[in-house]
Amino acid sequence: MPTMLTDVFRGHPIHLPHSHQPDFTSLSELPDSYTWTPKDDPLLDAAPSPPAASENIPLIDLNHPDAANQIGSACRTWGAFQIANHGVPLELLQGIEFLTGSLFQLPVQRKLKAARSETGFSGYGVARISSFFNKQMWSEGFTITGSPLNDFRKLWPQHHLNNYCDIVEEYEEQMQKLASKLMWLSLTSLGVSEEDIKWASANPDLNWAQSALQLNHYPVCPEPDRAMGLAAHTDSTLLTILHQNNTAGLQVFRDDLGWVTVPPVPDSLVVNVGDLFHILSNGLFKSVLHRARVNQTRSRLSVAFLWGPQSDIKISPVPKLVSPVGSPLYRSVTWTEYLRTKATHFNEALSMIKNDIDE
Ligand SMILES: C=C1C[C@]23C[C@@]1(O)CC[C@H]2[C@@]12CCC[C@@](C)(C(=O)O1)[C@H]2[C@@H]3C(=O)O
Ligand SMILES: O=C(O)CCC(=O)C(=O)O
Ligand SMILES: [Fe+2]
Repeated sequence: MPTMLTDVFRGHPIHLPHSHQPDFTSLSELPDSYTWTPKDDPLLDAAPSPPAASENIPLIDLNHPDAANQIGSACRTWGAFQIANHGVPLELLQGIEFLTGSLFQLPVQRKLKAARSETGFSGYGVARISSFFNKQMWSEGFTITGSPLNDFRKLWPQHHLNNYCDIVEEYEEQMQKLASKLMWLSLTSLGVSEEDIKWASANPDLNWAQSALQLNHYPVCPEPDRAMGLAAHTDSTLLTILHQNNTAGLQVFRDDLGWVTVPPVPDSLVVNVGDLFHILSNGLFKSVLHRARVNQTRSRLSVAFLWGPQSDIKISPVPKLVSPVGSPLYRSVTWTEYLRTKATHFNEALSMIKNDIDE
């Protein structure tokens, strides 16, 4: 029986030094514990010198005949892109955004009834990566995997539950289909076909995959330039599909450009390459370092669909992408093993499974 995402942190507790959610609305000044300096995050103000020309991640129309190559190119240069004409109904995007807004508007005491435990996977809490930083992040989150019914019962009265659970279920279904389509479009651009990765069949039931939804809220912040919404990280996934509301905040990092803001484009979705896709592509696709900044006048919501393989599946570089005389850049790893490595080594996790290769 493969480990489900719900079991990943069982026996691997994540101790969060500051797991008490503040009532953000009551703070008119940024407390010291929320004030970030380059000592707290060396990449905080990273900018190239001389300053780079302004560039942005590509916006790709999925109906474009050349979409596969455009996606492949974006995965190689940015590790991120936005998509239009993705086929996800607009009402569903509005529905999940409404649900997310309603959840975070609840009083703190109510949200804490559904708090994520140290060994748990789902529920309400501070960002999981908080334990790696001395300062607190200006955000709150809610993780969902499988049916959210048990957690939602702790938040809302019975009459909301069916509707909210239906939205989550429908959203996950649509995202799953879209993620598989995007993965195959990008792999096609590398000349990789279903013959090369037998476990990742594109058949509609996608029973080799699993996922989680991460709902994020970044409240209005009195001093946004000194605060951090979600610190720089890569996702451990194959792919992450992100819906953001109409407030900017997401930034992606490029060595030659520094931090680049991803502007919200109405009705489009952001796609990030995660660490497992980086491994599968033998490092050709870059898992993108990204973070979320906050805003002085507008609160921000985002919904991340984190997508990866079932836990009995070992991910390793596709042999076709390894040079005939070279060795794979990475050892094989399951998503569970990788999440646990990430939970202890954070942004070093990818380099920990790198093969020693004499160059
Ligand atoms: C499946 C997962 C990926 C994730 C950890 C999690 O168990 C659920 C939340 C995900 C998230 C979202 C915010 C950033 C991140 C690094 C984190 O701490 O929690 C990612 C994790 C990840 O991709 O490694
Ligand atoms: O809110 C955002 O834009 C980023 C969220 C994110 O990176 C995540 O949930 O993994
Ligand atoms: Fe992320």
